[in-house]
Amino acid sequence: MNILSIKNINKSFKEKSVLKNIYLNIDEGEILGLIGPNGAGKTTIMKIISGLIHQDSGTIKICGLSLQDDRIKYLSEFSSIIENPSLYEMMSGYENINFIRKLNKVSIEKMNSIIEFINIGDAINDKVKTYSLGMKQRLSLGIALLTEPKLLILDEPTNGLDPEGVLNLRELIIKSAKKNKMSVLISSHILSEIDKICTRVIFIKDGQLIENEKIEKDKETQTIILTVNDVNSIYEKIKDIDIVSKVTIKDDKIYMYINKNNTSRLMSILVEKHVEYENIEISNNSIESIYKDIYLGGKKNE
Ligand SMILES: Nc1ncnc2c1ncn2[C@@H]1O[C@H](COP(=O)(O)OP(=O)(O)OP(=O)(O)O)[C@@H](O)[C@H]1O
Repeated sequence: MNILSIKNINKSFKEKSVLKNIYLNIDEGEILGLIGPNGAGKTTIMKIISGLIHQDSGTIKICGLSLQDDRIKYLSEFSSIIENPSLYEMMSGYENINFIRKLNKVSIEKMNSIIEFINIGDAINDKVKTYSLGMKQRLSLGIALLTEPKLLILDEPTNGLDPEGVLNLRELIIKSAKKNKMSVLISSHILSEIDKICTRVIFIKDGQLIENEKIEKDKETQTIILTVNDVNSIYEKIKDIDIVSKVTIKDDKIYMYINKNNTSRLMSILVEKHVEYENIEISNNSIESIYKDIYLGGKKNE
């Protein structure tokens, strides 16, 4: 079942185009990671979905509802934590969550089960100003879960957390998505984090989304990276090797994508073709290498 559907979203700030023709779908239970460097537009997408800023054009539906036509229902289908968790620092954790519970007419039993779930312990009765960032994130997550949203939007949730905080929050996000069949859209520039939490990953570059089916599809693929002196002449020698599915070039590096089973065969072909290189690196298609490919890769041979 489709939970979030974004069609052809565009957004500019003054003359600067930040989002261009964005299409995105999220299915029930999916944890989708949105990856991109600083300033790529991750927060802007999340703010638009959350109705905090308006797109210039395009449509967004959550569970088939639009913000324009079904405002109250639309807003009740998701929770978002964008930028820093917003909590009342002078109130206790309990007072914070109880306040939102009352506003949303959620039962005390439900709230208590969430307090247990976020595992803040007795500190729930302490003032939020005494909390660590990790505790604040967990409390915010608990508050976000009160209304049993179909979609949870988290903007860089592990930013600034210590390793234990990261582990705790990661576990909570995965557990709550499973338990409630909730979909999650989570942004980060910490690749290993996204790798561990998400069921699917999407990249944002120059205001456009790049779907990344490769991570799932190409578990069997490796990237061979050659550092060479004369990129163009080496490119001519290797561009038609049939076991290489794609070649990209960036500066003095040539990236060749091949099936893992063909690595030793490729090595022999390189010798046969007198391909000379300064350095050779073999990289698996982890998120990290795909990130390098998208943000640092160049010319494509497809
Ligand atoms: N209110 C605004 N007015 C003008 N420009 C803005 C505004 N909000 C965002 N931008 C610009 O839009 C671009 C995308 O910003 P955004 O915050 O969405 O990026 P991001 O991917 O979330 O980055 P980060 O990882 O640093 O949070 C940036 O160039 C930013 O300067």
